[in-house]
Amino acid sequence: MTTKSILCVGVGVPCLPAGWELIAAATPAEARRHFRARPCAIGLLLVQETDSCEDLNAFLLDHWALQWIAVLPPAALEQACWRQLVRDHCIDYHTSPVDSERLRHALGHALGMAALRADADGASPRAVGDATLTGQSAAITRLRRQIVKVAAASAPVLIWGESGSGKELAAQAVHAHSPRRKGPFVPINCGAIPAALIQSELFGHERGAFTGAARDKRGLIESAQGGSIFLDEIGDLPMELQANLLRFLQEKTIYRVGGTRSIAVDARVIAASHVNLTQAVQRGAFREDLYYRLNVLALDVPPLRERRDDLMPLAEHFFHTFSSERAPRLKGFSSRAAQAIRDYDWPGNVRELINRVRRAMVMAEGRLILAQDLGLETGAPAPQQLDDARIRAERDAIDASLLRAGRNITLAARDLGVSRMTLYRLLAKHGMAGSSRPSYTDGQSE
Ligand SMILES: Nc1ncnc2c1ncn2[C@@H]1O[C@H](COP(=O)(O)OP(=O)(O)OP(=O)(O)O)[C@@H](O)[C@H]1O
Repeated sequence: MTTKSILCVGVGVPCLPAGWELIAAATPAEARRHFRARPCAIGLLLVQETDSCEDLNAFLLDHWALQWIAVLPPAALEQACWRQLVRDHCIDYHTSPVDSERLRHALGHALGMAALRADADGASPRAVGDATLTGQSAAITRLRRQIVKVAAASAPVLIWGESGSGKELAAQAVHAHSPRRKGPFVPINCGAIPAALIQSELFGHERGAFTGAARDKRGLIESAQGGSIFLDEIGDLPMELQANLLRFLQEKTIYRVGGTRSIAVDARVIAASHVNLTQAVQRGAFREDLYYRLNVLALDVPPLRERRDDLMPLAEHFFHTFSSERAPRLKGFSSRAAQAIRDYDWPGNVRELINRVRRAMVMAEGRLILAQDLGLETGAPAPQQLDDARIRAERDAIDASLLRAGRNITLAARDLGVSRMTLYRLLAKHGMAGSSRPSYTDGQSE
């Protein structure tokens, strides 16, 4: 990632000042995919009057860590929902057509804010120096100890854990405690890069290797030279690339696409999966030899429901992270909200907790966060059980449809009888659509 990359969401990207790398996405769905593959710290939201304020709000709630600047048509600013969206999520806004000089200043300011925030709390997507696993449960204490031991070795690491449980953070912690800490940490979500691009993204290419390859390009593995490469959702790596990765693990060299010379790369591989790779090996979907090469040092990140002692410390931690920037009036959680947090099962793990706390801080009207602000109303026992059952049934149905549809959003939405937008909202609601979830393909735009 260059520091000056910007995610532009919407149509009609204005002319950006020189030096900015543009990551353009016409829709929030496309932006989710781009961000998973290439996180960045600054976002430009290009609002059209016809856009759905609700969809953009759901998207921004999931991408709160970016510094957002909105560009809106003057008429949109007369509508309460757009004004609210700008107040809740943006550090600045402009009316269209954009004054390029003002935009240049705003981008400079956003860059400064992003740097300050990265300094203060390591919140930049690549700031791994103090990757801290918050929590005091026996399980997380054990994991922290294992990380320190594993970090000292140089063999590959395989991290297993449910989605959103903290695998990437554990990988960052391994890197940060290792002798390679001064080198780069390069995270790659194997499921988020389109199949056609993944080989050249990982291994790079030589000029003329294929149409459009105008220059030599280093791949992500090469860019991890001297550091660690984090291969998230390794189970999604196509078979053909599994062979290439195995060769890299064995020989510590790679070939760029279209290249004939081998390039030595000194990078430690940390891989992660939320699916059971031994079953994938049995199904023939994952190479057994690669599995054994990767599974030299294994770490298991426990799901949040198995470390309930961490729930309130984590909720408080995220509350404090967000409150200073956006909700100074809020004082904390009501006791019923705290009870609801302790009682809930957290199928989406820490990512779901972050999303619910973040949402609650936007929704709360008083000085304390209530259970209903978290979407975790407690009431008389019977309705509460019914509500839980409904939430679980909804989540199970979505999971099953996505599985049947091979994670294709359009097919899954059709299967469930809802629109794609509704499905995206449901994924966000259940904490199933975070920044590094396994990729969902969007049949409409791919
Ligand atoms: N113990 C923790 N302390 C503080 N933050 C945490 C902790 N565990 C996870 N998080 C935060 O929760 C979010 C999800 O974690 P992470 O991305 O590491 O999960 P993951 O298991 O890699 O998810 P996925 O399988 O979807 O890729 C991140 O924002 C991460 O910083």
